[in-house]
Amino acid sequence: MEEVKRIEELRTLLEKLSYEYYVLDHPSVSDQEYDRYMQELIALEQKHPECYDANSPTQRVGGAVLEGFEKVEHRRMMLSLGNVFNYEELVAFDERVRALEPDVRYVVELKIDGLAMSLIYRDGRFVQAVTRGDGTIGEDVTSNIKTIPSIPMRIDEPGEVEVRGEVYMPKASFRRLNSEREANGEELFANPRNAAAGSVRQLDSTVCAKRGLDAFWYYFVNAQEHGIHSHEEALEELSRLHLRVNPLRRCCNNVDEIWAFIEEISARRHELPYEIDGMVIKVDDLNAQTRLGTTVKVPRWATAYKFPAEEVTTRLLDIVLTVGRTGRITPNAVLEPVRVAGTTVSAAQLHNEDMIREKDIRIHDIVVVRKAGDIIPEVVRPDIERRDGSQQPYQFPTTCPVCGGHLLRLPQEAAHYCINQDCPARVVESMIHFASRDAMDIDTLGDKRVEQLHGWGLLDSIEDIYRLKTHREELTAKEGYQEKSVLKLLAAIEDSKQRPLEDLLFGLGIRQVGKKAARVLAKHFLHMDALMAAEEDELTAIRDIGAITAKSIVAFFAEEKNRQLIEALRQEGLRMDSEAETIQQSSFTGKTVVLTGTLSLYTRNEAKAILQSLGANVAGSVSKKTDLVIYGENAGSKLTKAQELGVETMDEEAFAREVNTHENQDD
Ligand SMILES: NC(=O)c1ccc[n+]([C@@H]2O[C@H](COP(=O)([O-])OP(=O)(O)OC[C@H]3O[C@@H](n4cnc5c(N)ncnc54)[C@H](O)[C@@H]3O)[C@@H](O)[C@H]2O)c1
Ligand SMILES: [Zn+2]
Repeated sequence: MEEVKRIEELRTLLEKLSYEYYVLDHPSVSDQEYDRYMQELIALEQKHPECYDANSPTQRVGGAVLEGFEKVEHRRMMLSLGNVFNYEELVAFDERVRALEPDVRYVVELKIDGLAMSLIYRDGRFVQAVTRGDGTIGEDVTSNIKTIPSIPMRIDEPGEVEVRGEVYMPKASFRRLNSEREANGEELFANPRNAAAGSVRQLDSTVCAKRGLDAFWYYFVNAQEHGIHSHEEALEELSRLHLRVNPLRRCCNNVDEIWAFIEEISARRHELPYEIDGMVIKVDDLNAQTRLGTTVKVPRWATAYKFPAEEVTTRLLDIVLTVGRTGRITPNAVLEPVRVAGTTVSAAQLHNEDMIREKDIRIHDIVVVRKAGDIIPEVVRPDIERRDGSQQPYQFPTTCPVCGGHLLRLPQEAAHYCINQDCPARVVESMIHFASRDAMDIDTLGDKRVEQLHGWGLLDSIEDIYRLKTHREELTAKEGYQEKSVLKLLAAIEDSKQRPLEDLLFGLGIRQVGKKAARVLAKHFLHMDALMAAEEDELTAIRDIGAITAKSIVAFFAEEKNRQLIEALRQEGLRMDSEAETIQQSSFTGKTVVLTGTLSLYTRNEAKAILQSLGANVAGSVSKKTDLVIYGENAGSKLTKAQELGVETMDEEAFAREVNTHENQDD
C-alpha cells in the first residue's frame, strides 16, 4: 500500500532530519518543512493504526543524549509541545481542554527559539543544569550554563526548586558569532537555535562563555510543593527569585483573546532582540493541568501555535561571485529590494553550484525569498510559472571574477575555489585577515586601508605589511594620509611583531585553523619551527586537532611559498614563539624523537609530555628525519629501523638520567 510505504519513508526521513538538527546542530531543511513532514506522518498514522510503532518520531521527544557529558535522568520527564498552525486548530485545542475544564483560563507566552533547559536549586544554591535530551535522560551541562550571567547562583527559596526554560542566543550575539566564523573560514550556524545548542554542548566552557547566551524561565516544575496554585503565580514567584521571566505574556479567557495576542506579537516579532517561532498557550490552574495530564510526548494542558514562514517574491537580477581568503567562491543573489521579516533585503547567499542547479535558479527569475531562522535571507525556489522565456539555465563560471584564473571544484566538495595563490581577491582578503583584531591586531590597518594600499601597489603580500615603513615618504604624500596617521600606522605594525605564535598562526589563515586550533597548536609546539616540522600523526595525536586539520597544516607548511613567507617574517623580526611557558633549553630541544617499546619508569604520555616541555617534537614513526629513538623493553621494528638508518638511540634509563640533569638545573 502506498500510504504504508509513505509512513516508513517519512519515519526514516524525520529520523535523519532530527539527527542533523539535534545532534549535528546543522539542519538541512527549514523547521516549517520538518513540521510539514511531521504533520503528514501524524495524519497517516491516524489513518493506519495498524502501523503504530512506539519508536516512531511522532511518539518520541526529539533530541539525543550526546557523548562527552554526564547523563542525568529527569525526575519528571521533559516533554515537547503539541502544535497548532491556524485559528481552527487552536479552537479545536480549546474545545478538547474545555470538555474537561469548562472554566479554563490560559496564560499565553512567547515561544522562544532556543533549547530547553532544566535548572535545579537546592536550599537556595544552584546545583545543576540539564538539557532535555530525549526527554527522559539529558546531559549535565552545568559548567556551561553557569557562564550565562543572568542565571542566579543563589535564590531566596529553601528546599528543592526545579525550573525549566529556554536558553537562547540573542540575535545580536548570533550575528556577531557568524561574522567571526565567516572571518575564520568556519562554517556558519543556520540559525540562533542551532548556535545556542552548539554552544551549550561545547566541552570547553570558556567557548560557551563567549557566545553571549541568555535564558528565559517559564516553568516552575514543583511549584505546588512551594504552595503555588497557578502558572501565572509560579512565573511571578520565579521573577521574585531573580530568575529571568519574559514579561511579554498575557492571561486569556478564550480563543479570541488568545488570537488577538498572537496577532499583536506576530506584528512585532521582528523587533524583538531574540527569535521566536510561535506562541505557547498554557492552562493556568495547576490542578487543572494535573487533571488534563500528558500523552507520551506532550502535555494535554498546553500547545504551541507555530508562526507560518514569511515568504515573499521578488526578481533575481543577477548572480555574482565573491572570493574569500581561502579562494572559496560564494555565489550571491542580487535581488530587487524587497521587505521580508522586518528588513529590506537585496542580496542572499546561494551557497554553491549544486544548490543553484537543484533548485534550478536562473537569472531573471521571480524567486521566493525568506529568512532562514528569520535572519539570513535565502532563495527558496524560483516561480517557474512566471518565466517569460528570457531565463537561461545558470552556468557556473569556470573562471575567477577577480583574477580570471581557473576555478576548481574538488571532488566531494560543493564549493569552487580560485586556486591562483596570487589572486588579488585572495591576497587582499588574507592581508585583511592577518591584520584583524583576533589575529595580529593592527588596528589602523582595516579592510579599506588594505584595499587602498594594495591599489597603490604598496601591499602585495603579508610580508609587505612590514615593509611599509620603507614607503613612509610616499605614504605621507598621499591624500588622506597625514604624517601623524602614517606614524601611527607604522607604529601599530611594529607593535604587532610582538604578538605570540597563536595570533600569528591564526593570522596566516591556514585552512581549518581557527582561533581555537591556533591556540592549541601554539601551546603544544611553543615554537613555529616545531610546528613546521610536525608530521600528520603527531598533529592528530593532539586533542582537538582532527585528521583534516592535520592534513591542512602539513600541506600549508609543505608549500615553498608559505615557508618563504615565514622566513621573511622572521627576518622582519616577528616573534615566533608562544605566550605559553617558554621551552626549557635542553639536549632534546628541536629534536624529533620517537618512543618505542614498553616504558617502565614513565607512561608513554608522561615521557611525551616531558620531551615536549624540553623542546622536542615527538613523532610516531622512524624516518630519516628522526633524531633520536628512546626505547624500553621489547622494542621492535622501530628500534631496528633506527639502527639501520644510523639514528641515535637511547634506553629509558639513560633518558631518565638526562631528564634528571635538567630538572636539577631548575632548582
Ligand atoms: N529543521 C529540521 O530539520 C528540524 C529537525 C527536527 C526538529 N526541528 C524543529 O524542532 C522543533 C521540534 O522540537 P521540539 O520537540 O523542541 O518541539 P517544539 O520546539 O515544537 O516545542 C517544544 C519546545 O518549545 C520550547 N519553548 C520555548 N518557549 C517556551 C515556552 N514559553 N513554554 C514552553 N516551552 C517553550 C521548549 O524548549 C520546548 O521543549 C520543531 O519546531 C521542528 O520544526 C527541525
Ligand atoms: Zn582569483
